[in-house]
Amino acid sequence: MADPLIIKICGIKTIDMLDAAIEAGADMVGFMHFMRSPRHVSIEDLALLISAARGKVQSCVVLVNPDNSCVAEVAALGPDWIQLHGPETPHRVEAIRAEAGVEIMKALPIGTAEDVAQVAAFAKVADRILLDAKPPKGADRPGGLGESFDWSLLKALDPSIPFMLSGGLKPDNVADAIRDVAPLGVDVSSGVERAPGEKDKRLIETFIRNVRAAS
Ligand SMILES: O=C(O)c1ccccc1NCC(=O)[C@H](O)[C@H](O)COP(=O)(O)O
Repeated sequence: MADPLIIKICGIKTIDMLDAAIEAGADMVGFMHFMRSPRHVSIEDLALLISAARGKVQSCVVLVNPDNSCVAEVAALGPDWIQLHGPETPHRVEAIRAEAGVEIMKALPIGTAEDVAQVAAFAKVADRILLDAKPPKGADRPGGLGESFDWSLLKALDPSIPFMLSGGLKPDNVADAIRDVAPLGVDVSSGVERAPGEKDKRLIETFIRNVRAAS
């Protein structure tokens, strides 16, 4: 039997929602550390959330083009993963991975065939790849926008590269995504919120139930 899909609930800000995601059966949770995000959490709150997650669910801190001091400060909190969600190059991903000493997930924006062609270079240096929608021009952040992308572009991806899928996933479309794309896992933020940054326990439960039913 195939391994169960990895489910990541991203943009958790509170212990209550962390507990709700764990109870509903999430495998990973994401904590944003990026000031322009409606899901931003401070270093102090990151410390509390990471320690509450330890041993119960994999924790992942999402950073956007971090400098070395930010990487060191976050890595010292002991998350399982750091997700790089900015314009980091393969060389920079490799350097951060060496510096942080935690697993690195590299998020890549997909909007064209050229974007798909870039994935292989990152797969060599990151522990995991997350494919997300390319933000529209002028967007104030590179992720968490609730927009999906044309999944058929992924037909051109080397099938030996495992990846997680994100971008506009929600309870109603996640089964189609799993069927069409066959990802290693799925990641959701806006699709389990009642307003930007406000997670909804029921939507988290429904999302996870629908993933499990489809896989
Ligand atoms: O969530 C944010 O606000 C965010 C801001 C800047 C960089 C990344 C961000 N989110 C990272 C994620 O992993 C999201 O889950 C992913 O982009 C999918 O988001 P959504 O389309 O809202 O489900």
